[in-house]
Amino acid sequence: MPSPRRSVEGRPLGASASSSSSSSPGSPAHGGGGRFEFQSLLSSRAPGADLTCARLRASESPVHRRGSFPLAAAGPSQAPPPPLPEEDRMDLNPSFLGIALRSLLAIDLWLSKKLGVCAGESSSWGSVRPLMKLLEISGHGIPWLLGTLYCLSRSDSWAGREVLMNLLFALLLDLLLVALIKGLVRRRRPAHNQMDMFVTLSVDKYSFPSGHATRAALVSRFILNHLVLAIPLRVLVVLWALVLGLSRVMLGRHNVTDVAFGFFLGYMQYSIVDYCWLSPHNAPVLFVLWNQQ
Ligand SMILES: CC(C)=CCC/C(C)=C/COP(=O)(O)O
Repeated sequence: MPSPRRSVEGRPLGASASSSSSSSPGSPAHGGGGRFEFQSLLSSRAPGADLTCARLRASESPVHRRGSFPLAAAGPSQAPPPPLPEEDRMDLNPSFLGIALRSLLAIDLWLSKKLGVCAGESSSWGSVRPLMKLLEISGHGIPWLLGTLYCLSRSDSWAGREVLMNLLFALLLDLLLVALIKGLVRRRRPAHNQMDMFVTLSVDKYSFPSGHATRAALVSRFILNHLVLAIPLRVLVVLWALVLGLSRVMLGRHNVTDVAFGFFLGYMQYSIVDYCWLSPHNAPVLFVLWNQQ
């Protein structure tokens, strides 16, 4: 007795698994090498109809369409249909990564909404909103750019100028990278956000990543590495960065993942700045030009 799992005449496994004694591989009732499932569905019909129906069913079947059984229902003279691309199969078999990302996104939206307690004056923590907006200005690009330029103009030592020149480079790099990613990702800000921010660029209608979070991570790492500060002040710098990040979600400006990625990006940006550190040796033009002003 033939086993359903055995291959016959080089056909796919299961192709000869009919209980009917009249069925042989390649015969109409067998469906020309079709699957066992098609065969058992059609075994009571006339042989000619069986072949037609088997072809129809096989071509309509989503399983067949996905290319899992390329030889199903193909007649002896018919070439097997080409297997469909791998990505087509992913609709039916969502990857672990896809499920994980969707779940993360759902948790992100839920948590961000829960934490958006200062999103409006009437929100549960609405009275803290002015304080959060003050924090927002402390991490805004304009005060940091103007402050750095002012200190550069007042600096009278080469070492000080070198550090400030690199801080300026870091701030500009940050603005550029954040604008680029925001423009590419185009993730909308949370629905509960009120767009009442102090001076924004056009890409700032998008939320991923948080520019305040990147700046907070970048600047605090920069300060910790290039300023000699007492421990309490170093702790304060780290706290400022963390609270600034949290305030973005509390104000309803961002989702949690915007801020988390912002911290990561800002941290990495500092590594880039450190790697490309500008000095009078590798960028003499910059320093000479600045000196002439
Ligand atoms: C106009 C300049 C020089 C910078 C814009 C700074 C800004 C408004 C960033 C947006 O931050 P979030 O992405 O955290 O909302």
